Amino acid sequence: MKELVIATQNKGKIAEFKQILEKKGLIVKSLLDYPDIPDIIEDGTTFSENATKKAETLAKYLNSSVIADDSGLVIDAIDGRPGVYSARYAGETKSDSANIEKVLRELVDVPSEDRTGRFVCVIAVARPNEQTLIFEGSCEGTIATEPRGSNGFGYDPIFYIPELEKTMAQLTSEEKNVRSHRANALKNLFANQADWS
Ligand SMILES: O=P(O)(O)OP(=O)(O)OP(=O)(O)OC[C@H]1O[C@@H](n2cnc3c(O)ncnc32)[C@H](O)[C@@H]1O
Ligand SMILES: [Mg+2]
Repeated sequence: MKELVIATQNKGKIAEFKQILEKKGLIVKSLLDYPDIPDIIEDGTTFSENATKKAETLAKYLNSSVIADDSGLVIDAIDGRPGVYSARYAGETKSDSANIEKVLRELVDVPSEDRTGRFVCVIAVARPNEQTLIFEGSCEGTIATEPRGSNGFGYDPIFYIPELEKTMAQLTSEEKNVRSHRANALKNLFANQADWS
């Protein structure tokens, strides 16, 4: 079976990649399988820059093909924040609950019709001696006024999907993984790069 290495330490992302990719007969590995690799500093100003850096760093180290996901929540009413800074929005500790509280505080006076936003995922495919490829996916929603649901990770409890009348954290993993920004980026990857390795 083919192995696919993802340059991420995020357990929520890893579970989602596994659920989507194992159905295609791929074995999914991640940075958790390579604990000796030093932290990859995400100092880019775009999802694409950070995804490229994560994928290329690990691809060089392993001398094989690697993909990386850089993603985040883009909220219109606050100029696209937290955006590329989503993981550490409320500080270096990377706390999901502190990040959510900060976003809700910033949106406290924003009326429901202006609370639009989207999750964005950029996947970089890095291969030794070849140009890195970039695939993007997004998922539209609105920002709830309080957290609801306990599935998923990150900002899922405040990301409301009007058509389903549920937050992303109230969806099952199957429901999330057919509509999420990550699922959509992977659809683009497989549409363009069926034999990705
Ligand atoms: O860099 P890696 O190791 O992949 O893990 P990370 O958590 O630092 O990942 P990012 O740098 O891409 O930051 C993405 C952040 O955006 C948020 N996020 C991304 N995808 C999400 C999702 O599907 N649901 C909820 N929040 C998400 C969440 O806060 C993530 O920590
Ligand atoms: Mg990160």
